[in-house]
Amino acid sequence: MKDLIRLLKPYRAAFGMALVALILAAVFNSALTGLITSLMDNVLTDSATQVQSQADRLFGYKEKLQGLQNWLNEFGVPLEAIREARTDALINPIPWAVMAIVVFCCQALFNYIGTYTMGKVGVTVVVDLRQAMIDKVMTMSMRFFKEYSTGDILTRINTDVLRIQQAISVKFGEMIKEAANVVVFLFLAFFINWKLSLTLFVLVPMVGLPVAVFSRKIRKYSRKSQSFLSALTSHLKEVLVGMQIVKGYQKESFESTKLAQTNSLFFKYALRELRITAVTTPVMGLIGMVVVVSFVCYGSLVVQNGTMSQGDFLFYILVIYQLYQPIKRMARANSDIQQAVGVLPRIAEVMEWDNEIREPEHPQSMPGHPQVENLAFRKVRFRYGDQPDEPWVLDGIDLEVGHGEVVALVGASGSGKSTLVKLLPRFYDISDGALEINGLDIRRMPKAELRGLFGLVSQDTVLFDDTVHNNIAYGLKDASREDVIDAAKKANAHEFIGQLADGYDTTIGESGNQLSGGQRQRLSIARAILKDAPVLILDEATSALDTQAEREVQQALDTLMKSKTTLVIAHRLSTIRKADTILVLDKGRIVERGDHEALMKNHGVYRRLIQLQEEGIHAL
Ligand SMILES: Nc1ncnc2c1ncn2[C@@H]1O[C@H](COP(=O)(O)OP(=O)(O)OP(=O)(O)O)[C@@H](O)[C@H]1O
Repeated sequence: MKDLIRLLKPYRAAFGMALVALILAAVFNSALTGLITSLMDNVLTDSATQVQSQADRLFGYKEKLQGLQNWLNEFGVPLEAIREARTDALINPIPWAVMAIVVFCCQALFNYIGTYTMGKVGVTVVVDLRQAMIDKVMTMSMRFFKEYSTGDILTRINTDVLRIQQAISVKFGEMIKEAANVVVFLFLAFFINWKLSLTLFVLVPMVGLPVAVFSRKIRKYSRKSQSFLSALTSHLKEVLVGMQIVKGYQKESFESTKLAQTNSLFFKYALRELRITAVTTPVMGLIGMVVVVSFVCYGSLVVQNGTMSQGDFLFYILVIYQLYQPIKRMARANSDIQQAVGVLPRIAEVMEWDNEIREPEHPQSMPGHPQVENLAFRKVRFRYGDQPDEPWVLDGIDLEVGHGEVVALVGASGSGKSTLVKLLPRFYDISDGALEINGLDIRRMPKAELRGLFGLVSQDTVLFDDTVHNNIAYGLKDASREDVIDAAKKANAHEFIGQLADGYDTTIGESGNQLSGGQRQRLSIARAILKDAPVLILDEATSALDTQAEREVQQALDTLMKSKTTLVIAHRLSTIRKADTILVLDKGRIVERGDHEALMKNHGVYRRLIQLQEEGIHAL
């Protein structure tokens, strides 16, 4: 609860205003109830009965008001004369009507101000919280995305945050309104009989006990159901993205069954949550009933010994009942608030995640920026986890790459090629050794400057559901249409873009699914050409394109690599042959290095890999 209230801190002025408005609305609401009860006595009656009933009420509380009457008599106020004089007067309903309208308008106005302001605070908290989560997720290291699935992250940012909005916008307001009602009726109860009301105070904590137990359970089940919802979203997203494979392998019912299992686990915990929520109200009702029944027994005693009149006691019971209604509503609102409190740890987990790829405390600009003269791995070791018994994925990598050099990385699957290039833009930090550019350790450079040095072309082309222009100019705000067209021409993409319905303004669908594989690759190459970064990291696609598409992509890549320092994870013999240096990786170590001719003479791993490839077996 404290955490939920902490979220409101920046909006305390608006929240305070909403609270005051809601309390005033509750006060006017009870005044309205009072006015309606006085309708019978003061409006829908004749003058004599009205005065009689007023007088009865006034003089009825003899003990309480005796002092006031004496005091008024002493000052010569003719109470009895007033009583007589008004007996013949006609009833004028206008003052009551005006009063009723004024009170109602005040109640409605404060209700509007309170509800709207509280709702606005809720929406603002949620929008800010969601944005803070999005901003945080954007800065997360790749380790975070390995640990949390996409669906889980999406559920936390969307569904979990929505529960908080509901709690703040609606339920907090309800709580406050009902609390104000409780205060008003408590005051009345004390006014009528303070001794009896004190007894009530002893009994009220009895109500709090089950509320605390239920709250804990609701929080627990709410957390569980949300985590299964996350798993469901995550799995569903995978299935939707991979629908072609699911259909191709006829796995629709298999996936449906798997999804149904998670769905039923969600159902199980959502149902438990619902059961506890549903049981809260009757249990509270029962406790309320026990309280009322105890009062009746006690009342029987006080009426018999003459401490209270029957009428007073009945009125008191009514007040207590009125007191119990808002408490019941508060219990219901509390259930919803507890559900929101239940998801808070899931949000906190994201917000408090420690990003291990840190910005240096005293960043240093790279000497000679943006020219990359030298890129060096010095005894680099790396593993994904930090357990001491985990094997090294890269072990003792020593490598120097000069300006304009092309280095091809080859090796069996899982030998560490992709991992090696991921260390350069600090997607992961090395575990041991040093990684330098122009002699400066990359961990001392500002992250933005470091990442600006690399152009990435990966084998799974990453495109967004946006226009061709925006996909090529991704991240470059100032790129003009001419620049984009120029890059597209160099990437052999201009021609096919011209044939699209809206040319460069065509939206290409989620992940560019309205384009062919070769077209997607050429768009991502155009993007890298436009970025014009000094170092190129290329992950050559293993999937076969037809000869024409392959030739077009290859031409685009050649243009891209011109006069650039390039590290390429190479699968095509043509690329490997052109490389200045070929590094052969095996189980995280560089086992051979040199150019094609030299390595072929070696009769080692490289020669074997090439022979396997020539035999048509995919080995690189
Ligand atoms: N995010 C990760 N978390 C944990 N281990 C990983 C992760 N990514 C890769 N690995 C492991 O690190 C090792 C090297 O993987 P890497 O992707 O660098 O190999 P690769 O040579 O690029 O393989 P391929 O040619 O098949 O892409 C593998 O054993 C792999 O299981």
